[in-house]
Amino acid sequence: MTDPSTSSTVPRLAVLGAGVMGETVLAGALASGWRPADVVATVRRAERGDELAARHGVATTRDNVEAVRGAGVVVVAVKPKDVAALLDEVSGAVGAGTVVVSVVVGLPTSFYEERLPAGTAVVRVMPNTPSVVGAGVSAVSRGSAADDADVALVERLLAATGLVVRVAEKDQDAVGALSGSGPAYVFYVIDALAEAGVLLGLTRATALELATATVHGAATMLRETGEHPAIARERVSSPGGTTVAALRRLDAGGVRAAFLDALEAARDRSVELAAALAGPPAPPGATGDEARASGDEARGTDR
Ligand SMILES: NC(=O)C1=CN([C@@H]2O[C@H](COP(=O)(O)OP(=O)(O)OC[C@H]3O[C@@H](n4cnc5c(N)ncnc54)[C@H](OP(=O)(O)O)[C@@H]3O)[C@@H](O)[C@H]2O)C=CC1
Ligand SMILES: O=C(O)[C@@H]1CCC=N1
Repeated sequence: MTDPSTSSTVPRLAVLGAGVMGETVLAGALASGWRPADVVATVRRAERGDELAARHGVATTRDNVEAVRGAGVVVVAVKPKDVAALLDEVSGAVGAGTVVVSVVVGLPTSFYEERLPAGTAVVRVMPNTPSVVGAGVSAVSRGSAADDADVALVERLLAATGLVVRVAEKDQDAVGALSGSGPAYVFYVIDALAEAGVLLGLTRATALELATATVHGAATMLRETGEHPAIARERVSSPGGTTVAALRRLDAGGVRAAFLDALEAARDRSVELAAALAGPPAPPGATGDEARASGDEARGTDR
């Protein structure tokens, strides 16, 4: 039998919920060798479908079941609160041998396995948005029925999006807090640096260009030299100079502790989202709306 992770042909791909992350995975698949004709994306709004079709040349539909039928890889990219209803809807169309990929924060592979046909291979991925420019990082872990070939297929799907690492599933909440949400922290830092440059009299355009290039350069330097960031920081800090005067203020402002608190908060939110949605699958016959309503009640939030 052909191993789909290495075959020159690729299994048909269905991306369910092509929002920010779904589109990123879809674009990555196209860059990794999937042809537009091999890909279908599902949407809730027709205009979003038109946008994706125009941008990527893929088929789009509002019918998740139709998209899943015949797909060899199904990527679930809706928000956590929408996953249970979506799985209830498509479960009957998931074929033997189909690999189901979740990019959803918080939800464990067991959540999918409980709602899909027995033996369905589930692979959990935590990607991040720089994947859209091939500079992302995705952490991959397998469910109980996924084998090496399934994981290799998912790695192939993500190959053009950047770095792909394998992690134990127990670490995925921490990974989501660090690299999943991480681009937002870095954008926040770049924005703050640029604003500080404006305070010092630079034009906004110059300040933003300098801030962005500095973060890019510093990260590239660490990647290429393998140097520890603390050592790299010391080498910028001349004795009695300007940098150490600035770093003292960052320490006084509790910036390092704020990062530790921030990542704990993101990790805790991931655990909380999954706990609120945990529980037995909806009984057969329950409508998607009923399943959604019970999830919304459990959560008490719109996430
Ligand atoms: N954004 C990020 O940086 C990251 C996100 N993720 C995960 O990716 C998932 C999606 O997040 P994100 O892309 O940011 O959110 P988006 O809201 O951009 O994407 C979700 C999309 O799913 C669509 N959708 C919802 N329900 C259905 C349905 N039943 N059928 C078809 N489409 C549906 C929504 O449609 P509509 O537009 O009409 O609401 C929306 O376009 C989340 O689970 C998140 O945890 C993971 C890592 C990083
Ligand atoms: O904010 C979120 O919930 C998603 C998951 C990781 C990044 N964005």
